[in-house]
Amino acid sequence: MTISRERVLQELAEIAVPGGGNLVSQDLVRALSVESGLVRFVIEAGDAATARALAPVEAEAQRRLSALPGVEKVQIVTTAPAAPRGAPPQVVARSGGASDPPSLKIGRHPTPQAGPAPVGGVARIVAIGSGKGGVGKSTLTSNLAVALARQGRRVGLLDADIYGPSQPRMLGLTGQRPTSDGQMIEPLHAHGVTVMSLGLMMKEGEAVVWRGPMLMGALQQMLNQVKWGELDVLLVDLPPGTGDVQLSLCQKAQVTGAIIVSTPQDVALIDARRAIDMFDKLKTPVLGLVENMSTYVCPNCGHEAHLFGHGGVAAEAQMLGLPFLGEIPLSLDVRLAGDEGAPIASGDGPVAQSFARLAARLIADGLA
Ligand SMILES: Nc1ncnc2c1ncn2[C@@H]1O[C@H](COP(=O)(O)OP(=O)(O)OP(=O)(O)O)[C@@H](O)[C@H]1O
Repeated sequence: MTISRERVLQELAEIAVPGGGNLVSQDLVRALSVESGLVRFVIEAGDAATARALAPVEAEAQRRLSALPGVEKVQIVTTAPAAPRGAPPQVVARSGGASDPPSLKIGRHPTPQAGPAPVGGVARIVAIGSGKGGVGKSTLTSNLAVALARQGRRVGLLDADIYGPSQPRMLGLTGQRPTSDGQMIEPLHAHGVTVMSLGLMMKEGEAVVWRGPMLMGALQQMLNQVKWGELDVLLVDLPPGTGDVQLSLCQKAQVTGAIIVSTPQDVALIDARRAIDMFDKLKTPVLGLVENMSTYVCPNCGHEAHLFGHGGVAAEAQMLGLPFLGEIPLSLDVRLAGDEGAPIASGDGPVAQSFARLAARLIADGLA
């Protein structure tokens, strides 16, 4: 027997909270997820003191839900935003190790919206996806952004990879925080690119409990409450796979299309096919495929090797009738540059040229 979401909410509505009402009537439950006996949610308090006062409520919810038939495990996290609700706008230092997220309350319920909407000032939104993790999607996004900026395009990069936000590190923004006046977020800037990362708005460890509506609300805020300015293209670095973020983005924003990154191995390609299917279902055009970690050129002897095979992505693109947009070689320098926060595309070597070619192709195709 499995438990339903409605039954969980019914139980939570029985639990009184200090000050009157119950967990549900006071709208304290966020990101409720009920999946095969595992119940997870966040109790979101207005401030830290209220969160502490809610400890017995959390314990009672834990006890009551655990006792319900069909519930195997209950995970509850009680959180409070950085600033109390209704507090005057608070500006967080732009840099210098500020560790708290900006004061804008993020992860609210989504605002009703008729359908996918454009983002003011942003001409195109291009999602960068992959079926499988670790194929170099974030590396490609940061380098492509830099390559496009070097070719005179006005580029934004939204890091929506909530489970492993890596753009701040790859772009040399570690330790910096965006600022907020409580209404709008001032994004960061690096290598000619306007940058915002969902990860920078969250407290550590928060992403794991985020689900459906909460993610959708947060993504909506990233699109509409960030001062992106006038952009030719906004690149969105998606988490790997086919989940809530992909769904939310395509439902809420008018996405021009998606680029799928894959390595040439069969397993990566199978996952890439799944990602393509998902975008098809969401009616988001797939703009083409890119092969990453294609060829390895030995820095000592110049010998070319194909560690993960070669040409698999081009063949797959042809089979699916999709454009093959380009290939990026496997090179230790790509990783080192990413780790140092100076994307390789900001230099002049052969890999930078691969990214420049990819950027030029997108511009020529009217996609950036
Ligand atoms: N062309 C390349 N040559 C060498 N190393 C690369 C290349 N592309 C990516 N990498 C390295 O591979 C690792 C994974 O890359 P990256 O984080 O971009 O992948 P991802 O697909 O975004 O992963 P995740 O699933 O974590 O989102 C990183 O250490 C990165 O530096």
